[in-house]
Amino acid sequence: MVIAALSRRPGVSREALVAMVRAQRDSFGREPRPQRTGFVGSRRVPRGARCHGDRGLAPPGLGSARNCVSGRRIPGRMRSSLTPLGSSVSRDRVISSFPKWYTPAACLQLREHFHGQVSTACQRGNTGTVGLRLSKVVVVGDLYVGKTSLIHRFCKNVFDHDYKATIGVDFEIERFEVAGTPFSLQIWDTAGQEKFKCIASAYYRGAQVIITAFDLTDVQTLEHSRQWLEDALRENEPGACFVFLVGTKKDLLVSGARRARRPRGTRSRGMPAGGGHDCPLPAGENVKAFFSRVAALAFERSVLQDLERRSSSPLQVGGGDVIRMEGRRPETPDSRRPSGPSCC
Ligand SMILES: Nc1nc2c(ncn2[C@@H]2O[C@H](COP(=O)(O)OP(=O)(O)OP(=O)(O)O)[C@@H](O)[C@H]2O)c(=O)[nH]1
Repeated sequence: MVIAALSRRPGVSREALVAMVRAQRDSFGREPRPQRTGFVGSRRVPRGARCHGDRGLAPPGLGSARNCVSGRRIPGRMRSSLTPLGSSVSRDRVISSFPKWYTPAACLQLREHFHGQVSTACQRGNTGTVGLRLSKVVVVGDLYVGKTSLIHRFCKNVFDHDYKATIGVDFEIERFEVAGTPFSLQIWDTAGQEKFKCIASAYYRGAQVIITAFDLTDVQTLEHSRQWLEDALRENEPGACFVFLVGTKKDLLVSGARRARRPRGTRSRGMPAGGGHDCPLPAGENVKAFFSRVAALAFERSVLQDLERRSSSPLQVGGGDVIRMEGRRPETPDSRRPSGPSCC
């Protein structure tokens, strides 16, 4: 049904779509299917959370004009999830050299270049299905630390002073071109509120990258980040995820502005209610560089995994290999007839 719906998209071949659906399905691992009701995994709603259950929802990135989890209308977004098959990405999503770390003191990967095998594979266009897949990035952390703002700053280049709590989960798909190869990140925004944690944690599985966000003006959110990270790691294979710790709201430190007031009725695991709402618009400093590095690391690992999988695969269909069929052929009416001289 999904494929039928997709194949109505003009200019995209059915085979390419089938390959993409398979690649997406693989990349989602065993995570639960997105719900059709908004309460389980709906988008951020203003205080007093409304249910979006009446909205029609579709699987992620599969041609619908709505984000599957949120039910929110996002005209350009869904189109972008399919474009690895065709058009180019915007110039600021092109990554040709390995993006540098933020600070070497807090960095586990100090390499400055792509892995040799990855560079070679990219030069030869031998990156397998990496260009069709989505790498999953999960952003976790206490409520109100700025997870959604971080994602929206990068994906939409917007900043919203109004706090709207994330209910369950939401996601954005961001396309890149890394070393000449199309590549997409699926960035999952999770709810920081305790009552939604069980919903959000169902989406941790299959993450390639875990971003733990904390508020630089609230040390308790940093203390809690260890627990957030452990919870996310528990749902994934050991060593399978890149891990990042991101401090938000630096502008409040710099400007000395008072912390924004947390909405009434939300209980934080670490944030006491602050003073007035007096924050300067954050400049989004380092956000693009950060996500570029996330994309480059995720891409590199995806290519290496793809190369490894293909080299260990016994059968290579389409690469000139012969598949030998062992054993007797099943009997058919034709095969029961006496065989005379024939050519083939
Ligand atoms: N001044 C300033 N405010 C920020 C920054 N990042 C986020 N905020 C504000 O902090 C509040 C919370 O931000 P969100 O992005 O909604 O927080 P969240 O972590 O997604 O919250 P939950 O969805 O409840 O988990 C909002 O009012 C934002 O405008 C920042 O870098 N600087």
